Parts: sequence; C-alpha cells; structure tokens
Amino acid sequence: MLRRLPGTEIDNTVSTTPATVVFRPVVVPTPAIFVIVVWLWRTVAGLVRMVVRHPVACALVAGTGWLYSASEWLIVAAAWLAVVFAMVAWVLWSPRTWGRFVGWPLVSWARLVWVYRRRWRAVVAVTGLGRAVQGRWYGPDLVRVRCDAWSDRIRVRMLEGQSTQEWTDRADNLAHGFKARSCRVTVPRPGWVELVIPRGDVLADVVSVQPVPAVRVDAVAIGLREDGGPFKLKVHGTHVLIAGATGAGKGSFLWGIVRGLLPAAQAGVAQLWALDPKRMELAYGRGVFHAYASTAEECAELLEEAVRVMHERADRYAGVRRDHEATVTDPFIAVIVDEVAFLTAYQTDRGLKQRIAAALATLTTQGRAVGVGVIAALQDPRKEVLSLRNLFPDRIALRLDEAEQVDMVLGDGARDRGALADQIPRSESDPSVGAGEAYVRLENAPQPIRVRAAYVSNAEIKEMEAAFSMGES
Ligand SMILES: Nc1ncnc2c1ncn2[C@@H]1O[C@H](COP(=O)(O)OP(=O)(O)OP(=O)(O)O)[C@@H](O)[C@H]1O
Repeated sequence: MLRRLPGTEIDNTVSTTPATVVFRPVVVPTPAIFVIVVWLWRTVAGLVRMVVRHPVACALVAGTGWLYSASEWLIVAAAWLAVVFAMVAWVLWSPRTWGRFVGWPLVSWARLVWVYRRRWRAVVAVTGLGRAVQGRWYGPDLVRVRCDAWSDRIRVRMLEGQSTQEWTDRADNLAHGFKARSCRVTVPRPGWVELVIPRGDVLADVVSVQPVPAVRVDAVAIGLREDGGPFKLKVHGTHVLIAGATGAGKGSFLWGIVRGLLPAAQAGVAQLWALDPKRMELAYGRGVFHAYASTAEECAELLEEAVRVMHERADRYAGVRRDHEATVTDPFIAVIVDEVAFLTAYQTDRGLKQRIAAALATLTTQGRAVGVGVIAALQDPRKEVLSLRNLFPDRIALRLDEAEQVDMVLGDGARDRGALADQIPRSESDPSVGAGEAYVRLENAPQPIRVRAAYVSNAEIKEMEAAFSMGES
C-alpha cells in the first residue's frame, strides 16, 4: 500500500509465457486503519492539487454550489450570465491575457484529457518507454500539458534511471502515437523531459519579405520561426554556415541577409563583399556589393584583402578595445560566399586552394571581434564540412539529402534534438514546397529551432539593386 516505486504502475502482470516465470507477490494483510488513512490522505492531497492547478474552475463550481444552496436557480442563472458577459468583455478588451489565463488553460486541459491521457498508456507500451520490474509494469508519469498557439508541451517524469536518449530515439514514434507531425524532446530538469508537439504549421506557406528595415548590423530579419514569431539572425560578431541540397533555398538566406544589411551599407556602417564562384546567385544583384569576386584567383585576393583589414584593425584595437562597433571608419564587413566548396573541396589549383583555406580559417577564427564576419553557403555537406563546420559558431541546415548530413552540419546530436532537415518536404512540381525551411543551431543554444526564410524573388533583388546600388564593384 505505502509503496515507493519508480513511476506509475501500469499493470500487475502475474501470468506469462511458458518461457518466463513470474511469481505472484506475497500478500501481507494490512490493518484497515492504514488503508483508510492512506485513502483519506490521497483524497485530501488530490483535492488540494486540483484547487492549486485549476483555481478558476474550482471557484466557479464551488461558487455555483454555494449560490444554489443559499438562493434559487434564477440567481444562479443570472450569476452565470454575468460570468459569460465578463468573459466576452475580457476577450474583447485583452485577448492575450484572456488566452493566457482562461483560453489556453482550457485547451490544455481538454487536450490532456482527450488526446494525451487517452493514448498515453498505449503509446508508452508500444514505444517501449515503460518497464517491467518484478512482474509489474511501470510507465513514466504524464504530469501536465501546456498549450499555446503553435504547440503542446507535455511534461513527463521519467522512470528512475531512464535516459533522455531513450526518449529522443523514440521521438518519431511519439509523434505518430499522438498523430502529430513531429515531436521534439527537451530536458527542463534532471529526471524530467518535455515533449514539444507542434499543432499546425505556420511555415507551410511561403513567407513574404518584410519592407527593408532600418539601419542595423546586429540581427537581420530573415523570416518566421516555427512558433510564428519573427526569425532574426545575428550576423555581426559571428560567422554563419548555411548548408542545403540543391533547390533547398540557400538563396533566400543569402539575399535575406543582404537585404537586412543594405540600409547599414548605404549609411556606410556595413560593407557587403561577395564571393560568387558559381556566378549563378550573387551575380544577379551584383550592384549592391562593395566588392565582388567570381574566379578562384579573385576570390583568394578578396579573402586576403579581408584578412589584411582584419589584421590592421587588430593592430589598432590591441590594448584599446575588445570588441567592434560598426562605424563609418570601421564598418562591419560581411564576407558572403556562395558555394564555398567550389573554393575549397572542388578547387583543382592547389596553391589557390591553400591560400583560400588559410584566409577563410584566419577570418573565421579571428575576424568576429574586429567586425569581419563570414557567411558561407554550401551545397554538399560531405565536402570538407567537418574541417569548416567548427569555424562557424552559427549553422543553418536547409533540406538535406541524408539523415547523417544533419549532424555533419549542425553538430553531433542535433538530429536527435529534433533537427529533421532530411525530412523537409520537396515536390517535383512545386519548387516552393519546403524551400527556405531550415533548422538553425546558434552558438549559445544547442536546441535547434525550425524557421523559414522569406522568399526574396528576382524582382525584389532587382528592386534592391536599383535602390541601394553601390556603384561599380
Ligand atoms: N524561402 C522560400 N520560400 C519559397 N520558395 C522558395 C524559397 N527559397 C527558394 N524558393 C524556391 O526554390 C527555388 C530554388 O531556390 P534557390 O535557388 O534559392 O535554391 P538553392 O538552395 O540556392 O539551390 P542551388 O544550390 O541549386 O542554387 C526557387 O526558384 C524558388 O522557387
């Protein structure tokens, strides 16, 4: 009766297959008073828990009961009408606070009861997340469900001794078990996991570009996050690696960054330097760049020029300052490289290859403190990504061809944490399906976030070029 066990007992298994022998536990008669005390204690604890967790619902039920006993049903009906009016007024006055205190808790409760509690035992049993201990079945505790506009967050107390890895390995099973598109596992505190299950998908439709923003170099607006919020990418003080299969939409990220930095470039506090060995992407809006290189020789020279600027600034800053502030005299220099493997892995001239690799390594290891940032796109992550990857603090994986490539780009364990870049949809007939969708892993946040870049069309690139041309580069 007074047991301390590692989770919720699901079933008391006594009989078994002939191969396994399970003995029925010894039954020790318990005095009735113990049983009564334990039941009373559980009832009181349950009531207190209910009042703490659902104070508004409990107050409504208790208030209705009290009013009915103290007066007549007409008064009760009038009181309820007043409550309904108050709710409507609250929704109209502040839908956000109403949602926070009434709407979402109600949705959470309904989904807890209707979706998760109903399926929990079956899902836990089929995914193998329960355990049989001495003939008894134990399952992890489903403690609470919190819903918001885009996802359900399910707090679970794991069985004692269970690892997060067991849950991340079964994320796909859990998603299917709860009829969801995906499931991400996070760890709020030791012994607990939180399953993040998105409802609907705000990234399913093409995201339109926002008007060109005000002058800023720190973070640029690229598109939308999975939770519907704006996705802003930090570009100053970091380096960004963008990897994606052909047609994944790397161009949207590159042009999104360019678009975000253009006002700063016009104001003179930023400079955009383009390296475009394929000549199929950045050449289209060539006029917006301060410097443009396409042949391997030109690219090596431009990278070495960036290294020279970097060293010159480092000499001036030494002992005077520790970080860079974008000014007209010392603008932030964004070195944008489309298809970096053309300059490294695919480069046949060994001399040029070594110069480019050395310049890239110098810029990515020393450039960010003095205001030189590298933003590099890559199509095939198998080509030298491992030597490049660690030089880039922030990484973005668009649609990739194979599951193994996700960890190659984002770092070990990223796919287990929910970065399913290999599962981003594609369509033969509609190139926009899944294009621009990506998982982002930032330096200071190991948990990948799902985003979609706004689509920067050819017409918009030409408009930007017309409005922000830097003259002959
Ligand atoms: N953010 C986006 N939203 C919707 N559709 C997009 C987006 N980005 C790109 N597309 C669509 O996908 C197509 C391919 O995009 P893009 O050329 O940028 O891919 P890529 O990754 O640069 O490919 P490649 O490596 O072959 O150059 C575009 O022509 C466009 O139709």
